[in-house]
Amino acid sequence: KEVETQQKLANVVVLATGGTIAGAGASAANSATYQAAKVGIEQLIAAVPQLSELANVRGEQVMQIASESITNDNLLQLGRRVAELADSKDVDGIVITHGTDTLEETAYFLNLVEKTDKPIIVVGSMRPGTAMSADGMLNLYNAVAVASSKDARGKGVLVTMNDEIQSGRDVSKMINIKTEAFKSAWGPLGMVVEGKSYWFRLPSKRHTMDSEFDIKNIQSLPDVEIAYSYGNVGDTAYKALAQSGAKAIIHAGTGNGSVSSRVVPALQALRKDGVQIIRSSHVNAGGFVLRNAEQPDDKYDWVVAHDLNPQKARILAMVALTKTNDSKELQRMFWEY
Ligand SMILES: NC(=O)C[C@H](N)C(=O)O
Repeated sequence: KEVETQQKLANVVVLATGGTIAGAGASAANSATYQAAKVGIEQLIAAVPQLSELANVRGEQVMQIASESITNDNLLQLGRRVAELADSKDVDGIVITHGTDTLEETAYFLNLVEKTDKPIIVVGSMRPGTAMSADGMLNLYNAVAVASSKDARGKGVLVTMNDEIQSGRDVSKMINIKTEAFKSAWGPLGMVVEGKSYWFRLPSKRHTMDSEFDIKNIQSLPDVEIAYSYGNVGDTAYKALAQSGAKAIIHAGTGNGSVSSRVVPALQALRKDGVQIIRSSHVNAGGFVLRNAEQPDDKYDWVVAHDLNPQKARILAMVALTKTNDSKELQRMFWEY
């Protein structure tokens, strides 16, 4: 009987990378003071015995870090392991446990470069497992539930936090002190309740199977950096980033990706020197940058990041630059992905 149930259940691999979901604090009252990336994957899986009712689950510790310290090499390492597993006949779905600080970047990266329609779910928690009302167990349970469901196939990389199923492209950490931390300007794709998924909408941007990018063809990622804008900003950071070798600079602009008159000449000059200038917005609830509105992008040969926040724009720019350095092509990619 047991063998029969195992055969019916999906095979899900949980790739652990660290974060608060693997965090531990000194007391149950420590919801915010703790060390991230302490608990190993076997212990995380063992803490939720109900996972075995959803899927045949096995874990792999890919790395053990707090996600603010993730590097491009870490992204590539994780991306390659996901691709290997996705190619394997006995894997039906993949879950990645991840710190929440850069979870949205990793989820978007995988969404761009994994050529599979198998569910890939990225999940984290806002409280360590040692805290009262820790959210990691349920988030992980929900991630495995979605990863083992046939309905989740072909929907791109997904994020399950706070009972919602979000698109890895759209979702962003909006607040760092609530368990309701992850939001998308365009709303969640669905809900997961007691292990069952309920879907409401589909992503319309290109992803995974429909993407022109493939992790198997990416050897390294180019240097793309972000400069933040605010009142009284100067051009020092932009120039320094270019000097240190940035191939593209994401302008984390105010409002509609607007650029201070004190910064415009430097960005014009950097573009002439071959650096790609990509205008994004750091507006909290979701920026939306329009081409040629705040700045004459056609004239300056700049790119706009559409609705991608600066950190997501950095991910797409790195991946796009592995294929082209043509600003028109980059702009097409920013509209399509
Ligand atoms: N909630 C978290 O996971 C935050 C942690 N600093 C991390 O990203 O690893």
